[in-house]
Amino acid sequence: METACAIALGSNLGDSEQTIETTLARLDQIDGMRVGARSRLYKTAPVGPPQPDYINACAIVQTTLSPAQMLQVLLAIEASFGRIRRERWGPRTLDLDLLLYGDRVIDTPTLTLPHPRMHERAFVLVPLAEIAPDWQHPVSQRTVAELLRQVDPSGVYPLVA
Ligand SMILES: Nc1ncnc2c1ncn2[C@@H]1O[C@H](COP(=O)(O)OP(=O)(O)OP(=O)(O)O)[C@@H](O)[C@H]1O
Ligand SMILES: Nc1nc2c(c(=O)[nH]1)N=C(CO)CN2
Repeated sequence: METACAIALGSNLGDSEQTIETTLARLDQIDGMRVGARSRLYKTAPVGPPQPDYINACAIVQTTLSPAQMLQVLLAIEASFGRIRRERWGPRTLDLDLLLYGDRVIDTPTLTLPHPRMHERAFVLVPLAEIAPDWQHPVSQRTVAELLRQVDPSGVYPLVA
């Protein structure tokens, strides 16, 4: 059985646009994963310590993998881009977050679903609302469009070609 997941992609080191495009192509090639709708790329002001602007995007992935398997795939792709974990919320070549997995609610030391900070992040909600405005957050019961109305979207701009 396939479940729809929402994934957030972010990068602010190296060729961020290329990194995100390559990541989406790679995700689509993984057995048990199929990339459906994807947002535009956004340029976003950094949240957290001073650092370069980010490129952010979101995608919907249909999957037969479990939530834990999905997370393993995302962490492996991050690692393949040479991400070195340093300071919290610091710059990175690639950050992949599993935002939503159907309507599953999970809280373990390694995986929390929905992603615990998605509802407060315009750099997640603006791209996600472009592709899944009606998806209901299974804890707050609010739709993505409703969550977006509660954050400040300034600093999040579509990248125009
Ligand atoms: N829904 C989730 N998606 C991705 N990682 C998660 C999730 N829930 C828990 N984690 C854990 O968080 C770790 C990733 O932390 P990371 O260093 O990427 O945090 P961060 O990107 O700096 O901050 P943030 O989590 O606020 O985006 C992973 O190793 C993973 O085990
Ligand atoms: N604009 C923006 N800021 C961030 C981002 C991100 O993806 N976009 N990711 C972070 C680490 O989770 C910290 N700050």
